[in-house]
This record gives sequence, structure tokens and C-alpha cells, in this order.
Amino acid sequence: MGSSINYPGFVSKPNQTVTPSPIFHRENVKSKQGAARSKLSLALQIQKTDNDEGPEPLHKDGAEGADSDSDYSSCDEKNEESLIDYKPGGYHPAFRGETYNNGRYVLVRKLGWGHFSTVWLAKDTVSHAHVAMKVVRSDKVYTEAALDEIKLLQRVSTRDGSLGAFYDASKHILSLLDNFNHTGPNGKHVVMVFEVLGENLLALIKKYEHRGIPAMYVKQIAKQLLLGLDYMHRKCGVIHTDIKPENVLMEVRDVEAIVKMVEFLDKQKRDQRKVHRRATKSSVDTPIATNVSSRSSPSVSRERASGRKVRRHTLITGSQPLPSPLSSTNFFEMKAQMMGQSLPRPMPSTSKSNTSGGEEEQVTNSLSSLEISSCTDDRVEEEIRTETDVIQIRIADLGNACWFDEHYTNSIQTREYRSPEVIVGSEWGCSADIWSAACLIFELLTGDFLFEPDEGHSYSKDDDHIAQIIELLGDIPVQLLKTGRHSRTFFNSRGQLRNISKLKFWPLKDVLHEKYKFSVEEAQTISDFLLPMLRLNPKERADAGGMVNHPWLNDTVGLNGVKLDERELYGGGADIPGWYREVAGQPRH
Ligand SMILES: Nc1ncnc2c1ncn2[C@@H]1O[C@H](COP(=O)(O)OP(=O)(O)OP(=O)(O)O)[C@@H](O)[C@H]1O
Repeated sequence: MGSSINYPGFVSKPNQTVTPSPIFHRENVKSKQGAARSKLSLALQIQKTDNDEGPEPLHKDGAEGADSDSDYSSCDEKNEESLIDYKPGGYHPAFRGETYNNGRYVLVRKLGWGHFSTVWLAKDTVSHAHVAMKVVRSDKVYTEAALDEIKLLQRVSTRDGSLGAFYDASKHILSLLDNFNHTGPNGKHVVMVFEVLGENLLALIKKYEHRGIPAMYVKQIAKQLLLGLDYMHRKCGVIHTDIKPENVLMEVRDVEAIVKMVEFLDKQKRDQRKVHRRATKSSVDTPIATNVSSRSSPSVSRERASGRKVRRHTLITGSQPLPSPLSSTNFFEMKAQMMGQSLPRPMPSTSKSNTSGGEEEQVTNSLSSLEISSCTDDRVEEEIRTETDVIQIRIADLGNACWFDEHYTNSIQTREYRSPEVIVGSEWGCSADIWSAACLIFELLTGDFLFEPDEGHSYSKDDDHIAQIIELLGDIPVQLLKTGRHSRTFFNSRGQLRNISKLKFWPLKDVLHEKYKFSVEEAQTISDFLLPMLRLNPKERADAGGMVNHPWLNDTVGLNGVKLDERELYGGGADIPGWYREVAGQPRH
């Protein structure tokens, strides 16, 4: 759902690594991540204190299938939601095995979390397929935002024909499958049900260690992103307003097979741990039982009891997104392990796995389409190639989205992806998404933010942001300054920045060549591709559909024939209602 600006109690997620912007750094001040960390560590301190007391058990006996020994209990809490937000109006204390919507959905594992919700993998007992369930915080403000999100999702999920003659671009936007309410100890929560996707693009950026993702993949992501945005803007009249790597998710090809794989491997780990614990327990128990039975060691029993208690009472579950071949370093190891374990061989007598032979065989069969063993026939090779070379992405998190004729707020976009018109407080529209998309594509190619503003002693983050934009793209158009509600804060009457005087101009193609070592030709092509989407005047910014036709995207794997003939390359979206400002009096799409 939304970015850190719209709702109270909102903190940045600590997952975005701070990387240097290509732009001149004025002064080094405390990082955004540092600030987020300190809030989270406060939450963790509170959590520690709470745990000493022991919160109300969540996984009570009645929780069918709740597994206190699951991998999830050992989560890295620093990267999860804060315990202090588990209170009335806050997150629902969801757990593995919990049922929703009169038993239709059963929670399997946690996939992720956001400031508005926790997101879970669930089994739909009606369709027998897995789904992703977003359980929203119950406070009124979150509930209202979720109800708006549902309306927007319903609009974009309605597949009403293709934009071009052959292409259904709605498949690049996350589909809403169901929604309902769920009541728990913290109130009534809106629940949204989606198809299951894999990791987000930040995971991919991290997998390539912030050194940039190969252009072959970036082109696929860029083209699909533009097709998805064109569909949203032109067909649905919806503006996303928060395009960034975290909000673009990769598909996992065979969800059911991958769920079986990860569940099987997790179960195996748990079984191994149980065996290990039993073995440790008996070696610890024996001397106590025989020697000091009447005064059993208080430290040992307390430790054991509290160890059990901590696991049972774990409130925050570790996120486990489904692995995808491209972003998970251990995807193939997991598969190899899975396939290795599936070989018919006698079970060791000490390790009584609860997995039946039948179940194992079923898992193996379902994974056969993913097998990468020594088979060499063409079909298998093609499958492997497809698995690793072709990415499918979907734009997710419409929690901050709005309509072309109804903007809910002017505080839009996450800082690094925020457009100049929004910073100066001028009018904005669909074209604000295009700015963010260009920032995102640059980040995929280089691993760095395009703009990473910071505050200094004498200037604000906004000052620095505007200065970085000017350094890269030139002066902010006078029209934008005239209409910007905040322009006077940043600019004097002569149109000069008030708080920053020394600017270092560094055009994009030079940044790409000099800093990121693209060849001169590549730097020129990429710059030609990105600059029309970074036009400072939102009215003139190139629209998504036209950019789909850019020559840089011609050889995009899986999409090389796809063009939108009705859109003009580098054309602005003058014909798209709400392109650069909120409009009234036009019928909704
Ligand atoms: N359909 C899905 N399939 C798999 N994982 C998902 C899906 N939807 C969301 N997630 C995971 O859950 C996380 C949170 O989802 P989302 O961003 O929609 O929640 P939010 O509470 O609105 O968060 P935010 O703070 O980012 O606005 C995502 O980053 C992703 O890891």
C-alpha cells in the first residue's frame, strides 16, 4: 500500500540499501536507513520486554496446524513489521493454519509485509490453489484506504480486451481475486486475495549486488512495466503514484510446484530439528532425572519452558517470499536438494520423517517441469532457458493509487521516485508515474538510485532533490515554478535556488558512460530512452504506450514483436485524460 507520507505512524522499510546517487553529494548527513533502523530497534526493545512477560499465546491449542517449531519463528525481526503495531487498530495476529472466510482459506506461510498489512500464502480450499492474502490493519484510516484500493483493483482486474490488436496488458498488473472482512482481537480487517507472485525487483537489484541487472532482463521489465502503465493510464484512468522496485513483483511460474518444494524442504528441516532436539533433550534429561529428580535444575527447566514459550508466542512471523529462479541465489540448490531427497532410498532409522512416500512422489512429479538434472533433450533445455531468461512482472500495491479525476492526496510517490511537479507542489497526473518508471529503470541498469537527496545544514531534502534534478536535466520550467505551491520555498524571484548555489551539471549519457562504464553507444541509447520519460514538464513527458515502441526495446526477450501501433514514440499523453492534472467532468473509463 502507500508510501511513507500519507498516513500516521508510518516508517520507512529498512530494506532499501543506501547507495550513492550519481549526482554530486553536497554533504554527508545521517542516512534514511539509519533513521528507520532506530525506530525499528525501539520496536524491538519493546518486543523484548513484552516477551519477558510473554504475550497472550497466539498459537493456542485450537490453532489447527499451527506449528510452533516452524522456520518462521526464527525470523529476522529487524526486517519485519513492528510488534508495537499489534494492537487494536493494528495488524491482525495471523498464524499458520488460521482459517479465513468461513474456512475457505487456510494460511500457509507469510510472504511479506507492508505498513498497511501482512501478506500470507494461503490455500484456497475451494479451488485447491494457493493464493496471496493481504490482511490490512484494522484502523479506520487503513480500512478506508483498503476499500479505495479494492475499487481501483477491481477496475484494473477487469480484463476488457487488449489495448493493441493482440496484447492484453492487464496481465502486468496484480489481479484481485476476492475480498472480505476478518474479525480478530485487534478489530475488523479488510482482506484482499490475490494471485501468488514471487519476490519484488528490489530482491533482484540485491541479487546483482547493486551493480546493475543485465540489460536483457531490464528490457523485459521495462517493456512490461510500460505496457502495464499504459493500460492503467489509458484504459482504466488509474494512476499508481508509487512506482518503485518494491512494488513490482516477479511471477513464479509454477506456483503449486514451488509451494510444494518450499513446504517440503521446510518440513524436512523441522523434522530434523525435532530429532536433534529430542536427542539433546534425552542427553540433558538423563542426569537431572537420575541425580536431582527432587530438585530439578530451575535454570534448565526455566530455559526449556521459556524456549518453548518464546516459540509458541512468536507474534511476528518471518517473511518468506516464494523463490524465483532469477532472484533467489539458492533456487537451484533448493531444487537439487529437493530432487536429491526424492531419490528412492531407505529412510535412516533415526530420522522418522512424517512425509509419506506418496507425498514425496507427488512433490517430485509436480516438480518434474522444473527439473534441471542431466536431461539434455531440446524441450528440457528450452524449459531451463525459459525459466532463467524470461521474466514476467506485475505492478502491485495499488494502495496509494487514485483516479485521473480524483486525487486523494498531493503527497505522492516515494522520495527517490518523486517527480519535480510533485516536489514543487504543482499539478500532476498520470505522467508522474512515467517519471518514477524512468527512475526505476535507471536503478535496474545501474543498481543505484537516480536521485538520492539528503538534507544538509543549510538545505532540505527537497532543495537537494531539486538541485540533483537540475544537475542532471537542466532548469525547472518557468511554468512549473509559477504553478508550484512550494516554489517560493526553493527558488528566489530570479528563479535561482535559494539554499544551494554550486551546481555540478552532469548529463545522463555522461553519467552512464563515465560512472557506470556503459559504452558511448549504449550510454547514448539508454539516455535517448530515459530522457523523454524524465521531461521536466509533466505535460510533455513521453507516455508509456509510445515508449513501448522504442528501438531499445525491439529485441526484448519474449516481447520482440510487441508494438503499440496506435501510440507514437516519444509522444506526450495529450489525449490521455488526467495526463498532467486532475480533470473533472469527464466520464470514467
Ligand atoms: N500477490 C502477492 N504475492 C506474493 N507476495 C506478495 C503479494 N502481494 C504482496 N506481497 C508481498 O507482501 C509485501 C507487502 O505487500 P504490499 O506492498 O501490497 O503491502 P502494503 O501493506 O500495502 O505495503 P507498503 O508499505 O509497501 O505500502 C510485498 O512487498 C510483497 O513482498
